[in-house]
Amino acid sequence: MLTESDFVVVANRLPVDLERLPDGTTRWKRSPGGLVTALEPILRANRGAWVGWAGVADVEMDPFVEDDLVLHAVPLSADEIADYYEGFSNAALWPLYHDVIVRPEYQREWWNVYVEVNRRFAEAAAKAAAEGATVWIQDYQLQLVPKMLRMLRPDLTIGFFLHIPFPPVELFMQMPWRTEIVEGLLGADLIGFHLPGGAQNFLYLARQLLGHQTSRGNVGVRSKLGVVQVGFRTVRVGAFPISIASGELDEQSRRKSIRDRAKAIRKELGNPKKVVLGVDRLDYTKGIDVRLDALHELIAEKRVDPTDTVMVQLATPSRERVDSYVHMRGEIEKMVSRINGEYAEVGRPVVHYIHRPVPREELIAFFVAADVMLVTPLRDGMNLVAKEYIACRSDLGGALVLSEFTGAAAELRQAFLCNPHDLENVKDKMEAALTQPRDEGRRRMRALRRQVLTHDVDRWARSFLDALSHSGAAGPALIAPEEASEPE
Ligand SMILES: O=P(O)(O)OC[C@H]1O[C@H](O[C@H]2O[C@H](CO)[C@@H](O)[C@H](O)[C@H]2O)[C@H](O)[C@@H](O)[C@@H]1O
Ligand SMILES: Nc1ccn([C@@H]2O[C@H](COP(=O)(O)OP(=O)(O)O)[C@@H](O)[C@H]2O)c(=O)n1
Repeated sequence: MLTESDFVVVANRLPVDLERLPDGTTRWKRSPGGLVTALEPILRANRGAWVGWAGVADVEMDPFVEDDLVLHAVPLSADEIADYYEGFSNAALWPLYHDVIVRPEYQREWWNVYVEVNRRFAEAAAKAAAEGATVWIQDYQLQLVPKMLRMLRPDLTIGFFLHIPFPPVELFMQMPWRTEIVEGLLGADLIGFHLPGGAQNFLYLARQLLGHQTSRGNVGVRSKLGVVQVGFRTVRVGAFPISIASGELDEQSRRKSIRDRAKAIRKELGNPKKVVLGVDRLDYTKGIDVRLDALHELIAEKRVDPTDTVMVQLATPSRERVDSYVHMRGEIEKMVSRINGEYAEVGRPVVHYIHRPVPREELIAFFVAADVMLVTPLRDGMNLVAKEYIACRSDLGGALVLSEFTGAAAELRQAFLCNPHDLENVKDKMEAALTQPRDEGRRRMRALRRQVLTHDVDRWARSFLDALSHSGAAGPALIAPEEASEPE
């Protein structure tokens, strides 16, 4: 029997997914996405516990230790995966919080299962946590857990962090269960967002929707926390932009084996003058279609020469049973075929498209090999890929084209920032990145690296957890709902 832990992370997924192989055996593999990339090193360093789903249906197992981490698997049935994960989380909340890029579907049955599954996560967290422990709940799949856990275990210190954007108030108000969600989050002592805008949207809702008193003034980055007074409890609200283990990645990317592999990749691609790279989960928020459109038009306008420029798109499979993802995959694969059909030669594709997970070392070699990195989401909470690319460029080579609609754009100001809704703008920025003078590139990359190497994931976690540990301290003056004005 494993002991209870003083520090517990609760997330939809465990850091590893259980894979069932055709011969009936199983193995653990790394889970997809930036949340796991960010949290895993912190939790290992703190010898904490992680409560989450194992990625496949009906996994019931006792808590177990893996590399110093205690893992508590929360079982989900196939129906629950369909209603809680694919349904309410990824066909209602995900599109709603990403500016309704596709239309959210609000189904009562999905909501009922979301409530049930959130309760199961709260119960699992209550079991895993020692008396007076700190529990850090992650992301949109678990927004009701803070309140449920507080009711089960009032002794705990509870933090919540949202990894995706918190939407503008007018959009959030679509949600039929908006009150329940805001109340659920307010069970935490500290609620973190990537950007001050998200925190301010939330404060406005707490005031206008639930009638709580809230603090005045703007929320800062890792400073000037907002406050919501919930009865006798004070809930703090702040902006804590997430990051990566940049020092470690910098060190890995300098290894000879990685440098050699990067050279070999370029050779395998036919030693083109320019290698352009995209790395994403295959998700409609990521703007993979935007960059393919832009490349297509640049070639058609003879601004890019398909005989000396090659694009590689690494796309990890994601949420493959959700309709909007099935549709988008078809569209992207058509676009890749169309570009290759029009401009490739036999044995020399213009776009190389890989729809499989890529091993970590191979991914780092691709970052080192790429002249231009394309990060063009229509909306993204942060986007760790942009930061990973920069951390891998100790040679000061390469260029980053980055959508203004990512959280990362608030920090990475020396990237080629683009508006993914304006195709001409994306094309101009891609062309500028492909043709930038060497010295300008080095200057931009040096500045970007300074930001990423000094703001790593440890700093993110420390700033959040420090604020959480001080959550009992006296807060700023409050305003009542009737005094409230619109959020900026
Ligand atoms: O678990 P999945 O459904 O396979 O999705 C993977 C993760 O995607 C999302 O990641 C977000 O978190 C990143 C780190 O903060 C951030 O950089 C990115 O912008 C977000 O999209 C999702 O929020 C996670 O819960 C998923 O595990
Ligand atoms: N083909 C791919 C694509 C992404 N990834 C990783 O998945 C994470 C994506 O995080 P992110 O913050 O950019 O975006 P989300 O997928 O979390 O929305 C990064 O750590 C990538 O390196 C990968 O390992 N292989």
